Amino acid sequence: MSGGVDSSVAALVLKRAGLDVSGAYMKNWINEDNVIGDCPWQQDIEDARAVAEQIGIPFRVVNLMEEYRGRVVAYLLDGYKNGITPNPDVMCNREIKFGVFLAWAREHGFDAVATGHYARRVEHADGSCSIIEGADKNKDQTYFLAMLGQEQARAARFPIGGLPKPELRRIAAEAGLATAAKKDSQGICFIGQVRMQDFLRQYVPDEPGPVVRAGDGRVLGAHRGLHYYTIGQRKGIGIPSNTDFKNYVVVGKRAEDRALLVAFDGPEAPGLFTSEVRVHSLSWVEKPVAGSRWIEGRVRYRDPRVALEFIPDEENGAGEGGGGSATIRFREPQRALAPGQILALYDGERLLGGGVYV
Ligand SMILES: Nc1ncnc2c1ncn2[C@@H]1O[C@H](COP(=O)(O)OP(=O)(O)OP(=O)(O)O)[C@@H](O)[C@H]1O
Repeated sequence: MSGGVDSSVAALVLKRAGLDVSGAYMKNWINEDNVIGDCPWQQDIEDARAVAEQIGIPFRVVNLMEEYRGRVVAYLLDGYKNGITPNPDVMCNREIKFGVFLAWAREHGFDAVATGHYARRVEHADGSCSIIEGADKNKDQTYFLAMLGQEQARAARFPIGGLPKPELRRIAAEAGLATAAKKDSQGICFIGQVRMQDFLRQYVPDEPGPVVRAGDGRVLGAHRGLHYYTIGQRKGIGIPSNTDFKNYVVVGKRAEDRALLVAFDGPEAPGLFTSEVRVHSLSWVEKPVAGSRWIEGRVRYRDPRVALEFIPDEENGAGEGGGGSATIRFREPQRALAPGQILALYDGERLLGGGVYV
């Protein structure tokens, strides 16, 4: 229970189904380093506790700060230091919620871990499980579950995945839950409302370099560090456009001279659109896709699924245990695929797994 309305209703649904359920808040991060911004974790704990009391279930706070720092924050900072764009939300689900927290839950006698994710889980006759998109297409969060394995899917429960959000709010209000009218959370789970740039400033030293126009190599200005930028970004480049209706967009990073490559935004911008991309660290909820096949993918959270040809590498295949790599060919070119971000793979509504852009 995060102290939000989704996990509040998730707990309520389970309780009403007659299950033996306990609420837990994972303390992953407190604003201990005085990063600018407000991290309302104390309020969240109070809200989660209040809801647990209303529903009539035990509640506890589980301290996972050390594990979170080691598995998510370190991954995040290393990624940015190495010029890629990590995805801490995806990693938090794999490493923390359905990783160390699931292990903790099992040690304490629990069979499963339920969250307020908008996703559905289907159990097959052979005991295997599929993760299906949430019924509310506007809220679907399966993208963030793309790096879970089959074992994790088996242990997961998503009690609200079949509910449209307005219906969920109505249930919360009718039950008089303390979180019924609480705003939906935004941004990285642990940083709360803090802007990523402010966070990075505290931990990654500035490393200035030139801003270079990709087409003709002209130096347009300077930047404070490549880690503040991601391909596709338009805000914060700091180079005014001298041409009406055209804006600069980041199209790449050049490690040798720490150049930030920019171009006018549009289909012709060099490097902005790609028809083919490589992915590594493949991970499978379902049986790995063996051999080339047309499937679908979601290239980023909230994008629609798109058709793609999945071509696993011969030498390490798509890997039963995960970790393989593949070439992806899109039917239509895709905009701004940032190294380090996640490609979620689907067969229709069914989440197959995911990989990391090279
Ligand atoms: N600190 C936490 N402690 C316990 N569970 C958490 C915590 N943060 C997130 N979760 C779980 O993961 C789910 C998805 O997290 P996310 O941060 O996306 O929240 P959300 O979709 O806004 O849901 P909510 O309304 O419950 O906050 C939550 O519904 C909750 O079950």
